[in-house]
Amino acid sequence: MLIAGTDTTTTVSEWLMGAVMHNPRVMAKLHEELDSVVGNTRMVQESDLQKLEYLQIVLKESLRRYPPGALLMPRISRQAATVGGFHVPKGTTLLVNAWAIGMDPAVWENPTQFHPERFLGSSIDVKGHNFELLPFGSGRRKCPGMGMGLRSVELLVANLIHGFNWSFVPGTTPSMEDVFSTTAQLKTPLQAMATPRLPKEVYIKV
Ligand code: HEM
Repeated sequence: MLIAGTDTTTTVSEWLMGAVMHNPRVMAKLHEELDSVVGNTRMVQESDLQKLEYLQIVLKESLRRYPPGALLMPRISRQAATVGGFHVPKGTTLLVNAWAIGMDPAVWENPTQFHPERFLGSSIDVKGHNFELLPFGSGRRKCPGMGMGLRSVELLVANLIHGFNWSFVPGTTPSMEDVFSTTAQLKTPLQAMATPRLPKEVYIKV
């Protein structure tokens, strides 16, 4: 439970920050939204999150492009079935590759591109009802910590982005290449420098 809840939340936050730092246009739009919804006199509170609509689609795009649980938990077929032309005998162990579904060009236009606006006007969410996007799995064994995970990541990254301008550490080679461990991790951990962007009283209050 501890690993499922902490490793995933920090990993999603690291992937999202890396993706946004590689996309200054997206970072600028997030700053614009945070300045308008939260203003520059305080940090972000949980009650602000539902108003941060651009942040919500940035998180969806990050979970599509960089799901930490690339492979869902194994399932066993309770009866024989034919799926996509393949015969699956009863009792087969099945692994669903959520990463590959999120990167399928038959489902997603330009899947390698990080483009949050693809979710504008789309009803696809991450809750396991839309099989195009399964970062929390689906069905009875889907992630029971989804609500907490989403809120934790949103609050953390909203405050990091609202409170600071971010740049890569000079001399490092930032990359979004992944490596698979218990979760899909950045091969080179993100190294970033933060510069305050709000009046200093805001940080003293925290
Ligand atoms: C953004 C953060 C998170 C992501 C992306 C995530 C993702 C996942 C995924 C993909 C699964 C497998 C679901 C399936 O096979 O259908 C899972 C299972 C699980 N997650 Fe999460 N998770 C997150 C946060 C959390 C948190 C905060 C908790 C607990 C506080 C948690 C607890 C669990 C547990 C206990 C399972 C196993 C459920 C079972 O086998 O029945 N997760 N998670």
